Amino acid sequence: MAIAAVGQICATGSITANLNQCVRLVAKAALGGAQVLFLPEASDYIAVNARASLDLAVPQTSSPFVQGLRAAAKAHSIAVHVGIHDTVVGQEAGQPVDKILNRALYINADGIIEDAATYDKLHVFDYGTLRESATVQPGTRFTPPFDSPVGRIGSLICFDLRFPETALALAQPGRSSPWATRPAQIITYPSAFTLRTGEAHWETLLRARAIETQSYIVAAAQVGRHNEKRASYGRSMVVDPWGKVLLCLKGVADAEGNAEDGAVEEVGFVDIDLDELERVRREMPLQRRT
Ligand SMILES: O=C(O)CNC(=O)[C@H](CS)NC(=O)CCC(=O)C(=O)O
Repeated sequence: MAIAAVGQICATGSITANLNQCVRLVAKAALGGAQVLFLPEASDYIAVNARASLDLAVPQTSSPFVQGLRAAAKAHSIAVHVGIHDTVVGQEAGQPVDKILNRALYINADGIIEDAATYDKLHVFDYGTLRESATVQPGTRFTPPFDSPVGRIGSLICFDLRFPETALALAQPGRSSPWATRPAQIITYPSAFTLRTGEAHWETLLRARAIETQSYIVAAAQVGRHNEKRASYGRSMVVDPWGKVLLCLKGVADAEGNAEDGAVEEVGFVDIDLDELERVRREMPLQRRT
């Protein structure tokens, strides 16, 4: 058994304030004995509009948010999985950024970014007033499942949750998959779900992905009011390979998006039991025939 931690925050346009929230959660997660902390999508910032989101973006290699989180991971000797933004390369120096990547990073307990574990969100979310396609260039490939102290992780992000074939490709790969013998044991969905879609779909989708992939689903989410235009549903969740909800953090309490009990920064802990996962997969084999 190994302990994983899930951190929930409310990011704003202040990268420093967001980093401070995350660093406090790193310390708490380590103190609680976790070996990996999972943080939400867009932990570096959530901006008020598309222009502001592009203006806040910096290259990953020079991001103070990423540097700060790496230092915290190293200081507390805990791995951190986190959602950030990166700028799209190939632009002339001095030009404004015109596209960004919605990225998940894995920082190991030495504070090193494992490049082979970096994932760029494949599906961008256009719904209502949210037009992610205006700023985010979709990723183009899966990131093969990678090892961590709590199990092999398959990274997806938020809206990817609605595309079950992506989770299946990582956790129940067919025989011709490059990772056929190294399937994901944990699928992670760092998220910032809307209030409306969260209420209707969040738990059901997460539990469905757990049941059909026979995997742990770890979904660290943003919660509460980010700015006057935007709030997130919260209820960061961990589901076990049998579909049982092991952990659910606080959520929003009203239609304005205020967090329950004013809680906007929270960490929860779960035991990841890979023997249990192997038992579920052994007892009900879901070999793919198509
Ligand atoms: O804007 C940023 O910087 C970070 N990105 C997000 O918050 C993204 C795109 S707007 N949110 C989602 O994908 C929510 C999906 C969702 O709510 C659903 O599928 O129902």
